[in-house]
Amino acid sequence: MMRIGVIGVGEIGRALVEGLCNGVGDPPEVFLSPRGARTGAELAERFESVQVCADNQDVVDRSELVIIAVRRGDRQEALGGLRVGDDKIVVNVMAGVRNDDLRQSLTGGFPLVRAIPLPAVRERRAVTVTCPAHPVVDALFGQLGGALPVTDEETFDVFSALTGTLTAHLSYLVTLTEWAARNGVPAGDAEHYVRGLFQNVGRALGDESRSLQQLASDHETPKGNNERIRTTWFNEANAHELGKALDGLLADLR
Ligand SMILES: NC(=O)C1=CN([C@@H]2O[C@H](COP(=O)(O)OP(=O)(O)OC[C@H]3O[C@@H](n4cnc5c(N)ncnc54)[C@H](OP(=O)(O)O)[C@@H]3O)[C@@H](O)[C@H]2O)C=CC1
Repeated sequence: MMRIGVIGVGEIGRALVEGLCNGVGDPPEVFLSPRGARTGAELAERFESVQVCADNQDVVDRSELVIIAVRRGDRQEALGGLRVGDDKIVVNVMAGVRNDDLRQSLTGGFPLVRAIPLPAVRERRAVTVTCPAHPVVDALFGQLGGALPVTDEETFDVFSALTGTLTAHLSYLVTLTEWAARNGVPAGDAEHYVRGLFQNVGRALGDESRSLQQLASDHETPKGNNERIRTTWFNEANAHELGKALDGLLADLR
């Protein structure tokens, strides 16, 4: 097991550490940056293999693989002046920061891999897109739910855009429960029911022997209620608008 450093111990840094250590028999040694002090202290208290370092250079020096998980605007302050040996591996999880940009803040010829870990790495249930492929980094994310390496950042950006659709999906579920409440269903019952409905759909998604198209038609009776809502609400114009919103996001990511 390698020594892993995390610079930026916020929401995603914490999820990564929990995924690597929680309930793991032989967890890696993890070295945390001192900022995000409360989260760092809590993780160090919870997991014996985790410790908080004196500064960001100390994180780099003690680690074989360093994950950069600060907010994009904090990267100069967090990384400026850091010396990274060529024997280290650096993983860049900052949204919107290309590997070439990051190379300007960190000098050295070390391998640099971009990744999109999602909070479900905490439960080791997220597939993480990486760019470019690297055997050590892909094995690390393999332990956290799976790695999906891509060869170029153009493709990586398309996956990044897809991650921007999660809260729209959740807001869709909120809209459904609010509609039910407006029609006399107690709000708690509506939410409980909608959660159950879509948890079952989520489980069905795990069955990759059926295509998404196939799953959709398996859930639909010809001329039935699902077909009615799909064709009257999620019609071609609506699908086109979603595509346009994604195109706009992708253009900004590039
Ligand atoms: N949240 C998510 O689901 C995902 C986030 N990301 C990316 O990960 C990065 C972090 O996101 P997220 O965890 O949500 O953000 P948070 O704001 O939760 O965490 C950022 C952390 O960075 C710390 N920090 C700020 N400056 C420094 C510094 N100079 N040295 C060390 N640490 C510093 C902050 O400390 P302090 O609290 O003291 O300010 C904070 O703990 C972002 O670039 C984001 O794009 C990528 C994939 C998913």
